[in-house]
Amino acid sequence: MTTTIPIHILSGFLGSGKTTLLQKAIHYCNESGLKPAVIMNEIGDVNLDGLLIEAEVPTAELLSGCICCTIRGDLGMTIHNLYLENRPDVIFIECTGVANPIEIIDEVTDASLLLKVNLQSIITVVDAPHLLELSRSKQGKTYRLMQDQIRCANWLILNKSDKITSGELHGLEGVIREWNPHAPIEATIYSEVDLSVLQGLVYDAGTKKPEKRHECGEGCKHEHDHHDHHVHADGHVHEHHRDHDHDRSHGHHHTHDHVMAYTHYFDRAIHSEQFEEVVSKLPKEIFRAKGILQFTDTASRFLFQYAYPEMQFVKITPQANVPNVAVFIGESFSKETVKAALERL
Ligand SMILES: Nc1nc2c(ncn2[C@@H]2O[C@H](COP(=O)(O)OP(=O)(O)OP(=O)(O)O)[C@@H](O)[C@H]2O)c(=O)[nH]1
Repeated sequence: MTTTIPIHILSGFLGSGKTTLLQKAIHYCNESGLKPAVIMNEIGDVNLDGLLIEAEVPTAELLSGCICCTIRGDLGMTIHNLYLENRPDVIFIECTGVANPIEIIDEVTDASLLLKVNLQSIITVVDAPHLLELSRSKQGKTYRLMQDQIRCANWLILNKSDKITSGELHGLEGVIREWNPHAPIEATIYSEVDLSVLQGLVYDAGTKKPEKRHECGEGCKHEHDHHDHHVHADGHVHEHHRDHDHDRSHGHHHTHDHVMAYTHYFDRAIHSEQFEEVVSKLPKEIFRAKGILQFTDTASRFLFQYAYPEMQFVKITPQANVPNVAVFIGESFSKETVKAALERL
């Protein structure tokens, strides 16, 4: 008898702590004798998070686009190949921070019609200080995206709780409860949770899946299904992508059209303090950056992480031959300005 392989989707805004959680989940699986496999999705064209995942773990990458729109369709195939080639006991999908999991649910549930896989959980990692900041103004695309990510979760990790007071944490839990009355909420530091809970999670798409809210640039809102299936008399299925037709007519795609990435390859080592200076002066529109860097003033290489407004450097010894590179992700920022600042280093 073949068993059904659980799929866990790790959702959450850019820099919230998904990779930190993924590392712990892989460790947990290894300790429990389960073979994990991972699908990672990045907006940029390099997967730096992949360097943080143990080399033995089968990993598939979906780069240069967001799983929920531009490379939708590839996900089903990726799940299929990963399943057949590696026969894992569990699959984790780490979405880009701007992905709307509502779109991804369709893809995963479609795959489960063909393979013995089952969407078991959508774990949304919430960046507590970031949500706190946004919940004061209660507006903006990021705020609405976080709301969607929270709404469709069946487990909520309220991370970076070291960055806010216990009163603020309590207040945030109340805000989250209004959007998602069912999912357990765990306040964490560095996504530290009891992962044995994973096995008991049950994702019930029927009751939890929120209504689709489509927003186009003109500010109109539509609630509709993504697909219309028409089964023809000869049995073949024809799909109409109403959503996309609608998008085309308005010249817009998804709510995160405005999110962009700039990837910079360094042709030489740079000075660490000068680099920090550039990063500290990045425009507020850039909310996430990461990279692998070789500095002129240190011996080892560093993994650089920036999740607005904090910067972090971790010494690394990459196994593979990786270039010195930094990826900057944000909302409608000037790539030229960032490029010029980095070239002056
Ligand atoms: N202070 C603090 N920092 C944290 C915590 N959790 C994660 N971080 C840091 O936040 C940064 C982003 O963490 P990641 O786990 O890479 O976040 P992510 O959601 O995978 O980021 P993307 O893949 O870019 O969307 C890293 O520098 C982490 O070390 C936390 O609880 N507290």
